[in-house]
Amino acid sequence: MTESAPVPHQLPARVLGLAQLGLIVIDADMHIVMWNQWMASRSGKSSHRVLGQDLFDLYGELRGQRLEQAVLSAMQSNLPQTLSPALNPSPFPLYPAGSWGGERVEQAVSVTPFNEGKERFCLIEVSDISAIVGRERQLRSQAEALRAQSYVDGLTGIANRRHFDVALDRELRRAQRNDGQLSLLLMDIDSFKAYNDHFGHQQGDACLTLVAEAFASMLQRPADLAARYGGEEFAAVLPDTSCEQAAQHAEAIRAKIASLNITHAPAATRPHVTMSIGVATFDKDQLNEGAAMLAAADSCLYAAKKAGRDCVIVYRHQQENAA
Ligand SMILES: Nc1nc2c(ncn2[C@@H]2O[C@H](COP(=O)(O)OP(=O)(O)OP(=O)(O)O)[C@@H](O)[C@H]2O)c(=O)[nH]1
Repeated sequence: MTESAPVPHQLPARVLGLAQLGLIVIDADMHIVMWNQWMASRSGKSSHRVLGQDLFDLYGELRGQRLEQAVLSAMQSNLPQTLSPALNPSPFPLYPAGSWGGERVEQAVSVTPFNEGKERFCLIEVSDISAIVGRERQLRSQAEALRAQSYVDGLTGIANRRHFDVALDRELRRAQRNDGQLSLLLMDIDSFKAYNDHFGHQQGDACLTLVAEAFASMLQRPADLAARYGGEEFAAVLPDTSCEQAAQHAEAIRAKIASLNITHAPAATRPHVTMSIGVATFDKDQLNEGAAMLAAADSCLYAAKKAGRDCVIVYRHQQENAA
């Protein structure tokens, strides 16, 4: 075996000075016995100023906080502890080296108890995770921006409102050009507030997903579009579909949702989850714009709610209404 070269006695101190994380050692009385250069340059407190001081006198704001609890618990149990960066993002008032101000460094802190002879100590390691947290935030906001630009509803996986608006506009222009037929459905789950109140928001989301899947499965033609219009409202664009055909389709969708037999809240109007649906059809004289068609479908949806829910109401044009 080759003999290793002797380690210079100043090597540990040199390494502590170079370490790219904060290293604090406290004794069983919470007095600081080691404070490395990384801590000094980010706290503005040199080691000779802090050595011998009680850590929680030096930083009174840490008293009673998670860090003190972690130190006490590590000392008692002899087990290492880590602080959740999400709950304790910046426990120590540390700032980027040389800046003395601005935003606190975001920290990951771990606490490791150890014995040296008969003495109990605790090593506190502090890492600067500001760059990682910043990157995570940036990625999250980019993901949100992408979602906003996307055409898919994040919860249910069917088309979102944006996709619906584009499809309605495109199909309206096609219907105008070709003097074609176009219908739209606007639908709303009945008494959904009661569902959420009774079963909780998470189960409410699961219910929305089930309803969306069943609804989307009812639209078979490639040009049909099933969308989540918002909250607990859904919508469909049905090209080449007359008023009567759309009414039939809406009735089939209503029956399909009822047949899912999803238990509803006791306060709801039905024992199982149901939908009310409003139907409007393109008409080149009266309903020839998206906003007008949507308003017509919405007024029918409102009428369906007033009529007791779990039903379909079709928009009739003025001359028919007057008749
Ligand atoms: N779980 C869940 N609930 C939602 C979502 N979006 C909207 N809601 C809830 O849907 C409920 C809609 O309630 P209201 O507009 O009062 O209508 P309703 O209780 O369905 O009553 P009617 O429409 O008159 O039958 C509200 O409680 C919303 O919080 C969602 O994404 N998830």
